[in-house]
Amino acid sequence: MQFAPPVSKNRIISTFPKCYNPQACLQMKEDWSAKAKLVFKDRATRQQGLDRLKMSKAVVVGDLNVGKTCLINRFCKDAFDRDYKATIGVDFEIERFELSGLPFSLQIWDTAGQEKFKCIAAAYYRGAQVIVTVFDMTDIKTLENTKQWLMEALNENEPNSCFIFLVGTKRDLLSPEECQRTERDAVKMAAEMNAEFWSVSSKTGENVQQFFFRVAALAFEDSVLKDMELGYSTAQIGDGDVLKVDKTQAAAEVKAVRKSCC
Ligand SMILES: Nc1nc2c(ncn2[C@@H]2O[C@H](COP(=O)(O)OP(=O)(O)OP(=O)(O)O)[C@@H](O)[C@H]2O)c(=O)[nH]1
Repeated sequence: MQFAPPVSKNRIISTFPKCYNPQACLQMKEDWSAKAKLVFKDRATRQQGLDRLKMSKAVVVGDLNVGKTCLINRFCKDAFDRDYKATIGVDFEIERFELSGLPFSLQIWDTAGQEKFKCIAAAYYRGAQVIVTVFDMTDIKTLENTKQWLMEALNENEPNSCFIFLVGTKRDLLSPEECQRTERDAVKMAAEMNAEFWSVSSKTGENVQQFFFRVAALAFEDSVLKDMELGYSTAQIGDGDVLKVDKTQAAAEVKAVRKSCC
């Protein structure tokens, strides 16, 4: 029998993570829902398999050069690269969490912002439980383009099935006044997109972990509640297929789609 390695200490989430800005927040509550807490407490249901690995899929979209890869790398590898290397098609990371004592994995899909790679990236939007639309806080055009990115990602998913986030990167490059102004614009955009807004810096790491914890908590709670309604438990990606947590298999699929698209 194979046992999963223990979740690293800095991926343990015991209290419900707060939003960044209450004016652009998906859920204002400060704790897990009462229903979800019931599941966490119910050891009997755990033994019946409700604590089997749950997995959600998050896709990260946005213009080229806005900082999607850096955002993911800061969280997953605690690294930052000053040099720009375009993402070719897609890439992904799997992060394992422990939330209120239960295991949870988040697949984070990094997609290319360059037009020529769009056909590859779009093939991976399906089955997302979370859509993260990213813009560069130093380039307001990229904020306007997030709507288009969101529409394309939503087109591949069931209506109302995704949590939507709007993330402004590179806040380290702005003065406090510029940051405030851009955040005001972003909050308006977030309202139009039904999104939760976050302002981060992958260079300094500011707000990056808090953002991904929030994503993980909302996605996890949503899966638990859906499972409860359906009365079963599986390792599932969004509303999509039942999947094995197999990085090699997923990597092979990425290769195959790249090949067929190119
Ligand atoms: N100062 C600063 N620079 C950043 C930050 N995030 C990203 N960058 C820089 O912005 C450039 C683009 O970052 P990437 O993460 O590669 O951009 P991307 O959105 O993944 O680009 P594509 O793969 O083409 O879609 C790189 O030179 C990064 O070093 C940040 O928070 N602060």
